[in-house]
Amino acid sequence: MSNIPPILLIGCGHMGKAMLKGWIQKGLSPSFIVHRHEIELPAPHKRVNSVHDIPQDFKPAAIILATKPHQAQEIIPDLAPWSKNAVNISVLGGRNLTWLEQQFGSDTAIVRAMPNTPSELGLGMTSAIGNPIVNSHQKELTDALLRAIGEVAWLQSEQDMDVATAIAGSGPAYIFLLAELLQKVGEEKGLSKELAKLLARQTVVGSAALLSRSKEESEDLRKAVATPNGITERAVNVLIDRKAWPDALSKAIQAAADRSKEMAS
Ligand SMILES: NC(=O)C1=CN([C@@H]2O[C@H](COP(=O)(O)OP(=O)(O)OC[C@H]3O[C@@H](n4cnc5c(N)ncnc54)[C@H](OP(=O)(O)O)[C@@H]3O)[C@@H](O)[C@H]2O)C=CC1
Ligand SMILES: O=C(O)[C@@H]1CCC=N1
Repeated sequence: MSNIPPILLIGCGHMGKAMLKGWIQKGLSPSFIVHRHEIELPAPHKRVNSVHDIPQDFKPAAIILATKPHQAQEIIPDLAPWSKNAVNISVLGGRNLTWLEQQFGSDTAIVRAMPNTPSELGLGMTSAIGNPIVNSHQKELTDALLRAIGEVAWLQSEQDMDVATAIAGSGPAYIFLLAELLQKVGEEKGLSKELAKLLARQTVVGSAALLSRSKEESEDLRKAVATPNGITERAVNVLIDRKAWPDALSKAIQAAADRSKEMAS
């Protein structure tokens, strides 16, 4: 997509800004951003403080709603002059299509999307599902916008969104936690903070890059490191024990998916 029709972005915090940066990097720029704080971005954009400052004659083809879930309910009714003729893309955690239709109206085109922060680099992963009002043109526009900042998975069933959120929406936090813990353990085992940080960060970065460029399964890449009866195998045997990472990750994903479900409305 070399150009985009008028787009309205509501809320430019961690997720909204990551998407905006991803679009700007691709040469796409939303027409209006509603955000109540000054933001520095490397490209020209029109920012207004409030929904009430959006010109009435502005006709966005898509509205991206990226406030915190609890902040959205107040804003949505005020979006009525623009939302009826646009595809409304919500990235609100948990809030389901039923809830969104209750707020926007069931005659409004709505896509429930769950991106993640690597979108900032065009390396995002977004799961998405639309309501029946979304027409093919609006689905194409949504797909193009989301694909500009990474991969897109259109879900067949909305039920999958909670686990998709737990794996990919929240997922970057687990990877950063891994980097954090590798550094911490390195320090505990006597490495300087500087060395432990370098080793941990560059290992996560390099492994992710290798995974992204390789056609091999992640399991095979893992096995390529672990020489039989060698050094890595000892550590992998500890981690792969059912009671270690498999159980911990399964519990963590379930906890996040349960929370997503709780936040449906
Ligand atoms: N962070 C992430 O990795 C991901 C987040 N999400 C979802 O994205 C949404 C945003 O999350 P996140 O970016 O982390 O949260 P943030 O709090 O960082 O961003 C939300 C922003 O919206 C602004 N905002 C809220 N109400 C208004 C308003 N009426 N007018 C103008 N600006 C407003 C907030 O301003 P103020 O600070 O003044 O309240 C804030 O800056 C959430 O619904 C979350 O579930 C989805 C995927 C991943
Ligand atoms: O933690 C949250 O609620 C949001 C949704 C997924 C990532 N951040």
